[in-house]
Amino acid sequence: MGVAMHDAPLTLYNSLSRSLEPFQPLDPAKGVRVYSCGPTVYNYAHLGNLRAYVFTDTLSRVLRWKGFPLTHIINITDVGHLTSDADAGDDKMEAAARAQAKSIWDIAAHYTAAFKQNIRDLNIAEPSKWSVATDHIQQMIAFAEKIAPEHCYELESGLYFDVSTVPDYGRLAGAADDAAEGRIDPVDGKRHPQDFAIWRKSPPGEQRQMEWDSPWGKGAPGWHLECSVMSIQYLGAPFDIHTGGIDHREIHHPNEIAQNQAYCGCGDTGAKFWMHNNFLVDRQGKMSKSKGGFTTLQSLIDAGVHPLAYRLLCLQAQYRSELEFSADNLAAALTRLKRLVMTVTALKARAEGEGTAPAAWLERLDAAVSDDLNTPKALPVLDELLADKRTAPADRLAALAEFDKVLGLRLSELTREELRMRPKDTTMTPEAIADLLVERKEARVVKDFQRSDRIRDDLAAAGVEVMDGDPLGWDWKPALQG
Ligand SMILES: Nc1ncnc2c1ncn2[C@@H]1O[C@H](COP(=O)(O)OP(=O)(O)OP(=O)(O)O)[C@@H](O)[C@H]1O
Ligand SMILES: [Zn+2]
Repeated sequence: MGVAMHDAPLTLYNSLSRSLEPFQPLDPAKGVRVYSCGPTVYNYAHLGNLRAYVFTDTLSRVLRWKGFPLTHIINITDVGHLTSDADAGDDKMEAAARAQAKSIWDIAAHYTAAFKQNIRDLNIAEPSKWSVATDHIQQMIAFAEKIAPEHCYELESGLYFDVSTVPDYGRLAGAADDAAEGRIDPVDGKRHPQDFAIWRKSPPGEQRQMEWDSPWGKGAPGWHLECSVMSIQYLGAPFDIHTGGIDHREIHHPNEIAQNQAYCGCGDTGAKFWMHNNFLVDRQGKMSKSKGGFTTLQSLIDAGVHPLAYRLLCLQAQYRSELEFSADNLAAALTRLKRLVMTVTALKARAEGEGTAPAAWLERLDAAVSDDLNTPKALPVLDELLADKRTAPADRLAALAEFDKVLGLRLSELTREELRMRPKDTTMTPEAIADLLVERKEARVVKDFQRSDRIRDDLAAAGVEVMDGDPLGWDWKPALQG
């Protein structure tokens, strides 16, 4: 299928201009070059973190589907991210290693593997490269050495970037962000509150698990430095798109931009587009690792919820709007996913031969996602397509395969059986659940409601919620705690 079919003009929101802009690759010969800030691997990713990667995956899928060759880098931050996004506190990795009495390398390996499992479960396409921060220390030192003479000064605690040496510092954050100002921590001797460490020296007499020799003494790179170095190393400067969560718009990305300007010796920010996903929030506000009590993807899977139900939940919101996470919203997304899978299963039974995706449906999909990745607009188009009696079932399935490429929901392959996941801590086998449901039906036929209620309660105690009269014909679902 040619590129020509998906040629609606692509418009993306650029946080730099705070407006929608037409997207064109900077250098078509190089394809589209995208860098996404990756996870700090000191703990499991929570659902909010994963929303950031469903967003970047949607971006990658749309770009590829529209015919752009793509180079996508996601980093793994295994050093340098302090408990505050600015300069105060402990290294998150060092703190986790101490708390768990493990080496940092073990902590990083464990949580990196868990993160990559999340990525597979959410059907997020692998990036061209996972770039691991600690594999790039020498490049970080070289970068810092290049910018230090004109842009940095040394204090006892490290090498600091002087933000007054670059034009227009903080333009990305927007001047009026008092909340971000409040989060910048005072460090003795800093020339400006926004100055930040690009190299942190190990305190005298203290040995850190992760430290390297440098012209400024033993120490570790700053978190902001890592992303500037790895993005430019793999993508060149300027590259096309830099992504991250909206929290990064305030400190991390303005600091990356300052370093990039210093490195290139120009006003250029390093990337043409800076894109940010909004937060996943729950009743306590932004879901956050540091706050504790967050929800992991694995805990949904353990409760019997298929991970693609979470992907669907994400796609129901445009990436720039805040998304509320609750047991009800998740349950509704799971029901919607089941409904879609049952519709597709029924279509497959009626489809004859190979179909052809009708151009009109692909144009509507293209129009929705080319409008700043408007997935909530694409989902109803999908519903309409599946229900469209004027299109032959095989043709509807062919168009569905294209929706799958873009939305990543695997609807062409998912089966009802795959969606029937048992809660992990239930001791019941699927056969035992099925037997009890039959027994309960029999009890109801003979109006033995005491027995039927007891069976329902036994199942509930095992995390299985009985569904009477479900319009989709589903007889049970995982009982979600809200
Ligand atoms: N609640 C959230 N909703 C959406 N994106 C988020 C949320 N919390 C963090 N992110 C994004 O997740 C990505 C990975 O972040 P990272 O692993 O560094 O998180 P963190 O800062 O250690 O975690 P936290 O902010 O939860 O303490 C970043 O792009 C970040 O902006
Ligand atoms: Zn980053």
